[in-house]
Amino acid sequence: MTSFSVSAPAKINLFLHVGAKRPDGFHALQSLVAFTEAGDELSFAPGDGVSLDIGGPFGKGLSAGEDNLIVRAARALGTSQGAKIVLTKNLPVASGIGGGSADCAATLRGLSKLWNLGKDSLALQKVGEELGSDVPVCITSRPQWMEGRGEILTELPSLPPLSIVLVNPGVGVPTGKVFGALKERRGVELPLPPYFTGADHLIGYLKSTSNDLEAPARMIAPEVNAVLEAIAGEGALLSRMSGSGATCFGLFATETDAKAAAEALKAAHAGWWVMPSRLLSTLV
Ligand SMILES: C[C@](O)(CO)[C@H](O)COP(=O)(O)OP(=O)(O)OC[C@H]1O[C@@H](n2ccc(N)nc2=O)[C@H](O)[C@@H]1O
Ligand SMILES: Nc1ncnc2c1ncn2[C@@H]1O[C@H](COP(=O)(O)OP(=O)(O)OP(=O)(O)O)[C@@H](O)[C@H]1O
Repeated sequence: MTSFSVSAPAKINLFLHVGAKRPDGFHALQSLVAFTEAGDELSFAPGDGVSLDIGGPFGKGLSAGEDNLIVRAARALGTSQGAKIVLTKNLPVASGIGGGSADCAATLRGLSKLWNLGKDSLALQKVGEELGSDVPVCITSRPQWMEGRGEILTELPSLPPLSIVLVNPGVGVPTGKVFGALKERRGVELPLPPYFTGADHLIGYLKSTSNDLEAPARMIAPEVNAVLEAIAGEGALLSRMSGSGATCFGLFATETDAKAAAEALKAAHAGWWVMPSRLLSTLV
């Protein structure tokens, strides 16, 4: 087999409610998770041993050693076969949009194909569970209802088409620290979301929810306040933080609106990472 590419789309928690801390130290969650066209890219080719090369705008400083989630994913598959893996790191690291988890999931998909392991999504999600709470949801990169610590997944019908702008102020926030600073939480009592008949329906639903990690992340990284204010100021239908931050997002009805907002945000905040994109509603 020659080389092939696999996308690792950014994960967006459209909302994120947190419940009690479980005996294993993880919190119970409820989240509506979607993915964007924007993401990292990985390529896979046959090789001797497992090797990883990293490039791309956020590749600098990211270790390509045994602690990289890509190498950990390769080891977790438990075979002695080799692979030459190249990562183009387009997403900021430790930023709430699951970049590491998306890379990890894309590696499980890519190596399952390269090595002919014949593992379906469910089997890969099971392997991914051990590697991080966000890895299972990133296996299919389709809209999902996420519960448990992230391992209980219900696939949802396509979401209405929406454009999105991702904004990161350049501060990394460790996920564990944000959970540790959590004071108020909405709990995990919501029923499965309804079928969304259009963008207005989805936005209305999202407005009745929240990201419980936003308050603690604002304390740890006050830059999040400025980012959310700036996105709202560009007329987003909804502005919110994703995951444990610090990346925030704005939802827009059209690609033109999202691109215009992104240009304005870039012009006003030279140090911020600003990425216009679209929500994915089908398998990548
Ligand atoms: C916040 C989310 O991004 C929402 O999608 C995820 O729950 C985080 O997933 P992740 O980055 O894969 O996080 P993990 O590497 O599994 O966990 C990092 C740390 O976050 C805390 N953590 C994570 C997930 C969870 N359900 N409860 C937690 O309390 C734990 O302290 C854990 O040690
Ligand atoms: N391939 C990788 N890409 C990004 N981070 C990686 C990778 N491998 C290991 N890591 C480590 O994993 C940690 C979390 O990275 P990640 O980008 O998944 O966080 P996140 O976006 O905050 O995730 P979440 O939305 O799940 O909270 C970082 O501290 C980083 O050093």
